[in-house]
Amino acid sequence: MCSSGVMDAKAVQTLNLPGLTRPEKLLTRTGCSFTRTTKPEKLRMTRRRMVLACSYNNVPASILESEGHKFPLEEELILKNRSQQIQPYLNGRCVYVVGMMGSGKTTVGKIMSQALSYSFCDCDTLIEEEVDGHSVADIFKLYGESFFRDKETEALNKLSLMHKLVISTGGGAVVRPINWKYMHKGVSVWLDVPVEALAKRIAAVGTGSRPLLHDEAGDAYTAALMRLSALFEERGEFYANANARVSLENIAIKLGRRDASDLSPTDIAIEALEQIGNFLKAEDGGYAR
Ligand SMILES: Nc1ncnc2c1ncn2[C@@H]1O[C@H](COP(=O)(O)OP(=O)(O)OP(=O)(O)O)[C@@H](O)[C@H]1O
Ligand SMILES: O=C(O)C1=C[C@@H](O)[C@@H](O)[C@H](O)C1
Repeated sequence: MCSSGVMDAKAVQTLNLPGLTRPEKLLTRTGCSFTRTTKPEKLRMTRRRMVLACSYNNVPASILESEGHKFPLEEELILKNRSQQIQPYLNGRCVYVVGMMGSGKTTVGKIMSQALSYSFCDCDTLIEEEVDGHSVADIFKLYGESFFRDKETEALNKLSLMHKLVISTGGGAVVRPINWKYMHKGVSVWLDVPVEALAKRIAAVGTGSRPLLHDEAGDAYTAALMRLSALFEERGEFYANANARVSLENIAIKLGRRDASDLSPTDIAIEALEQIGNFLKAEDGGYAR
C-alpha cells in the first residue's frame, strides 16, 4: 500500500538496509511506504532485507534522496521548529521549489526536505532517468527543447501523485499552465534571487549543464547576466504563481547582510519554511482549526 494511498505501488525495490534503521527512519529516507519482511522485534539489531514499495509507479527509489547534512545546533533547532509548526498544515503535501536556473532550488530544497523529514527529488534528474540517462544538455541537443518540456510535464504529472517530497523543479517548468495544475496539488515556493547573484553563481560553476545559457559571447559573468535577465523578463510573472515567495533581497535586509550573495542556503531554507507557513496559515484561516 502506498503512503499516499492514492495509487498502485508498482515500483517495488528490494534493498539491503542496516538493521539499526528504524521503520520510521525508512519512511523518511525514501518517502515511500514499506512492507516488512521480518517481525518488528527482529528489526533492531540485525541487517534485514526490506521490501520498499514506492508510492510512485515510475520514480526509481534511487533518485529520491534523503541524505543527511549536519548543521550547527542553533540552525538545526530553528529548521526543526519551523518544520514542526507547518507540518500539520502541510499534511504530507509535496513542496515544489521553483525559480530561475542557479537560484538554489536543489541546495535549499535538500535542506528543507531534511528539516521536514521529506525525501528530495530533482525533476531534471527524474527526466534524465526517463530519457535513458541522457543529461538535460544532451536531451536538448538530441531531441530539442519541446521534447524536454513534454518530458518535464510528464514528470510533474507523476510527481503530483506523490506525497512527502520536496521537489526541485526545472527553471522553465513554470511557463506551462498544465505544470501549475500539477504543482498546485502541493505547495509551491519561489526562490526569488536577483539576476546579478544568479549570474555570479553560474559564472563560478559554468554553463555546461544549463543548455539555455550556452552560446553567449563575452566574459562568463556578463554573458550569464544578459541571458538570465532576458529569461527573467519572460518568466517573472509565471514564478509569481507560486504559493509563497522567498525574496533574497528581503532576507538580506531582515538579517542585516550586505546583499543577496551574503546569505547561506540555510538562511534561505529557514525563510522558505516561514513563508510556506504564512501561506498555510492564510489558507487555513489563520491556523484556526
Ligand atoms: N545561498 C547560496 N550562496 C551561494 N551559492 C549558492 C547558494 N545556493 C546555491 N548556491 C550555488 O549556486 C549553484 C546553483 O545552485 P543549485 O544547483 O542549488 O540551483 P538550482 O536552482 O537547482 O539550479 P538549476 O535549476 O540550474 O539546476 C550551485 O553551485 C550552488 O552551490
Ligand atoms: O530554465 C530553464 O528553462 C531550464 C532549467 C534547467 O533546470 C533545466 O530544466 C533546463 O536546462 C531548462
